[in-house]
Amino acid sequence: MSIADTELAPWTTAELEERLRDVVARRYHHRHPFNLRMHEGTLTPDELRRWILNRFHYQQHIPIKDALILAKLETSELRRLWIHRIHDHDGTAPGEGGIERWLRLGEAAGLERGRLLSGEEVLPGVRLAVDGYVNFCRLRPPLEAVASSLTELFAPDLMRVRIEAFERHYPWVDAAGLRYFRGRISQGRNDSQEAIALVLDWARTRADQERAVAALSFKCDVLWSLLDAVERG
Ligand SMILES: O=C(O)c1cc(C(=O)O)c2c(n1)C(=O)C(=O)c1cc(C(=O)O)[nH]c1-2
Repeated sequence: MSIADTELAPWTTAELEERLRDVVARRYHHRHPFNLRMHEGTLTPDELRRWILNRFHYQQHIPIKDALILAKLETSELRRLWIHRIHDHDGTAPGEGGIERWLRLGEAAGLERGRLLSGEEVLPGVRLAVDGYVNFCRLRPPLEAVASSLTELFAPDLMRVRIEAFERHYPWVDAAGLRYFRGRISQGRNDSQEAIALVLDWARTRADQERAVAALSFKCDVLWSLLDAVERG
């Protein structure tokens, strides 16, 4: 029987939220061995730079996937709600926004911005993981595309741990470079609150609720695969 055929009673809103949070708690990349090593302080400078360079590929594609989601939203109210994500990453003027801040993180770690912008050194597995996420948001309905962003439920906590880890273990990274992570604490909290409200509102049947949980699982796989590729180098 496919998910679409299930006629089980829907979960309550509280049950659905618990299931979504449980997926992230169990499968988010905060548990990946490479992330654990980053936070313990055992990455070499080359490994940390490899992560920054490859994660830039993910960062660059976030506003592209958000534009694909925006194009599926059918009311002004919803598009107004979503559009700030593109501004958060691209800024509203040159020299602003999350992508620029990530480039500065790279510079703070000794990576010239041209190396990040060229994309030449991006690992094949990272390209595949990021393509997988962008195409998922391109092809799936709004419920699943929005649910896949819910890994951000955990991102603010992760950012706090990461900032502390960088300050303690990687003092050779100029502190100004950490501005990206600081900004994501409130952005991630705001994004995930907006997105979970939509998912809880839209997913009324059990089949839709299961699709939302599966979308979030898929996104955890994307982030996990990205770190697998970076770890292998
Ligand atoms: O560094 C991280 O661990 C991390 C994770 C995630 C995430 O959970 O997808 C995002 C970000 N950072 C991030 O900076 C970001 O802008 C972002 C946007 C999204 C999304 O799916 O819409 N996730 C994330």
